[in-house]
Amino acid sequence: MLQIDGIAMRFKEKQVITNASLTLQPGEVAHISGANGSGKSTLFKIIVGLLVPTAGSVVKGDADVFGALIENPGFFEFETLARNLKFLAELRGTYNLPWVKELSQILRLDLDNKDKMGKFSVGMRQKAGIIQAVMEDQSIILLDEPTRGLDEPSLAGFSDLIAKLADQGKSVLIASHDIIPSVQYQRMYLLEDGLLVASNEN
Ligand SMILES: Nc1ncnc2c1ncn2[C@@H]1O[C@H](COP(=O)(O)OP(=O)(O)OP(=O)(O)O)[C@@H](O)[C@H]1O
Repeated sequence: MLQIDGIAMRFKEKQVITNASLTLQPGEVAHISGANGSGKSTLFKIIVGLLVPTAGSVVKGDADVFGALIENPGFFEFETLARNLKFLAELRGTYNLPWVKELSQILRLDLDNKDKMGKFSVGMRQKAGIIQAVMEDQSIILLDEPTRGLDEPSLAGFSDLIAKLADQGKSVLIASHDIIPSVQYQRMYLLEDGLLVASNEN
């Protein structure tokens, strides 16, 4: 469960977010749309604790763990995909190879690719970023522009993955300019002029 209440954020004299509140239950998938610079990434950074808001609160369940893809995910550029994912998950002792293999198949990313990640395309990196956000059984998943650079078959895989995560009881929050077709959202929000408002575009 995720509950954010009355979030406001100001950078010096620039008020980016005035009031953002939302609640996300287990198994719920929500979407936040908003123009470039409307504050979507800022809100995600506040939710995961990378930024401290000017006002408001973020509450999650004690057992909840965040998984996030925000802006450009960091990887060891001179290592392969498989070694990067293994290293990241082993930091917390959560490496689950069968699940990582399944995720790679769903998103059409070759886990056996011997290239260093520095050579990966935008879409390939994005897929790797999605995998790291969900591979450790994280219960609250935040994906910022997750489909950037994904081709059509991979987009279909992405929506299958979101449905699977929801079935597993994960809470998923996706931010993007456009609504990603074929993903089933329970809640839709628009971040505009600093306010997060429920929208009914779906
Ligand atoms: N650390 C920071 N210091 C000052 N201003 C910032 C900082 N981070 C973000 N901003 C400003 O906050 C506003 C919102 O940025 P943010 O990246 O959250 O928007 P966004 O909705 O994610 O945009 P996009 O769709 O282009 O990714 C922008 O005007 C940005 O310049």
